[in-house]
Amino acid sequence: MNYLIQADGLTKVYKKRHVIQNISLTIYPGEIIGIIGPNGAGKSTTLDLLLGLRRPDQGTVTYGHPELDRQIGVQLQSTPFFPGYSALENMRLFAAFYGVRLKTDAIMDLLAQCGLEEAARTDAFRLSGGQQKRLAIAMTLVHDPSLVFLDEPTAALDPRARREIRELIALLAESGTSVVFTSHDMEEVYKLATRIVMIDGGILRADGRPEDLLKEYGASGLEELYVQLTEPIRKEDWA
Ligand SMILES: Nc1ncnc2c1ncn2[C@@H]1O[C@H](COP(=O)(O)OP(=O)(O)OP(=O)(O)O)[C@@H](O)[C@H]1O
Repeated sequence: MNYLIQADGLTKVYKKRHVIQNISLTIYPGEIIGIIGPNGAGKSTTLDLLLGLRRPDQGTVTYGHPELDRQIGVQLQSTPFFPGYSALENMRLFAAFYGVRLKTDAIMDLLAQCGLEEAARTDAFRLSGGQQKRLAIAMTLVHDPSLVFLDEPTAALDPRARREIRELIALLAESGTSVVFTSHDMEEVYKLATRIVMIDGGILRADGRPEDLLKEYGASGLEELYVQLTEPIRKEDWA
């Protein structure tokens, strides 16, 4: 099957410490990949390497077709809004970064898709936490990407807002956009992901369909699998 991104043997070293060790990972069209693992496991670094934002010390990242780098949308952990501008204006400015000129109607369609039509004229920084996350996701869609990366899209949101983001991600996937997201909420990952990638200590510990992984490790749920496959925090890491 044609892949979108193929990473082979990725290794990243900071100050002699291997924060990513020999990670190989292929992303295919139509997938919703949930990347899980403890704080500091190397999830964000892996995303950055896949996106070409950081260079691996070893290994390669290959894109399935030459234009893919212009067909990726990215929502990193901090929200990249222009202060003093409405949601709609932020969308327009962000689109311009991609060299895309979007008519107001097209922006309103994207905002509506993300449940933000009524917030279009509101200053982005005045939106609620959930609305800001949805706007950050809407901003990844301005150039009609075939793949979006969402780094903790539901972190620090209330249950309803989380559910809305989950529904939005599922809709994106249904409309043909592949999604790679990170989360610390195991129930959420289990509900949403078609494939789970677990990283701990910079090492890929598990990669597969949720139900297959549970069967393989004899775990009753994803939280149990997580505890089985991740190391307890070591005392020397407490400081
Ligand atoms: N620029 C850098 N210089 C030195 N160390 C770094 C750098 N970037 C990341 N690290 C280290 O690499 C490790 C992996 O960090 P990373 O941010 O990828 O983890 P994460 O799994 O995304 O964590 P979280 O769940 O907390 O977001 C951490 O120990 C971090 O301190």
